[in-house]
Amino acid sequence: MTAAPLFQLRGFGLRYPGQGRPALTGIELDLAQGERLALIGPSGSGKSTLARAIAGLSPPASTPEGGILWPGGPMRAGRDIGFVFQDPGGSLNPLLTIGAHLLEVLHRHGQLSRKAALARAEALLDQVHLPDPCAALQAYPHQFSGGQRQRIAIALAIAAGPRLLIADEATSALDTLVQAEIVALLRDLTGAAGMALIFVTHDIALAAGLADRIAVLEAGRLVDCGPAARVIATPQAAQTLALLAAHLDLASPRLVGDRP
Ligand SMILES: Nc1ncnc2c1ncn2[C@@H]1O[C@H](COP(=O)(O)OP(=O)(O)OP(=O)(O)O)[C@@H](O)[C@H]1O
Repeated sequence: MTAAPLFQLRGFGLRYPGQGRPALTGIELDLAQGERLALIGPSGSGKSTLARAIAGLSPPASTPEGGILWPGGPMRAGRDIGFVFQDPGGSLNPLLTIGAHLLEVLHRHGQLSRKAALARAEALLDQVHLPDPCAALQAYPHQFSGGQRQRIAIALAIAAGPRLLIADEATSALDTLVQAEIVALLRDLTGAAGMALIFVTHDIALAAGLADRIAVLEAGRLVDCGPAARVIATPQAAQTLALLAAHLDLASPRLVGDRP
């Protein structure tokens, strides 16, 4: 890893109140600036718990262990860390236009004039390849498809110029084709742009097509972690093998090719 670390998890654990065993135990994980990391594992393995903990969004009653170090200074969710969830509806208010959503975020995090903020909002919709960004500013969430709503949610998540984007099952509710388009968009927006990505998924093939590194969770522990090609070619944990076996068509062409 050449770029400076964005964060370093050291012996990190987390216990939810009233739970017998911790949801996460002894996690050692670094993320470099601009790096794309896929966090994979079966349901309940702790992927969302870890993603939220990194963003500082764990429930207040939960008990963390160990630490998260931020060598470049602390990062705040919403400004330095953008979040995209499975259901884009959750981050969109049906009563507000897309423009109002974007202006709210831009005003919260910057000092732009209304005119400059509108121009920036339109540029953000263009960046996520939403058709007719100017008209979209006046439209409401229900006027868009699921995939388009997810593009809008991504525009909102990157509006403040975060250094880390966390996509938690952000493509799981979409059909395969739209899923591949959103993955391609996430890849274009991150990496070279200097924005790191944590992509949470059940799908090892999607992870392999997008991420520089793959981290595999099982029952709250990190059981395999390394460059995507290594994790796929020489899995070091039974859980990685199980995830590979669940995706039999990995030998077929990559779900996401090298699109422009
Ligand atoms: N707010 C919460 N309070 C109590 N327990 C929780 C809470 N959120 C998650 N858990 C528990 O923590 C464990 C890890 O859950 P988590 O949602 O992080 O897993 P996941 O790998 O993201 O699963 P999925 O793929 O199904 O979303 C599970 O046993 C879950 O029941």
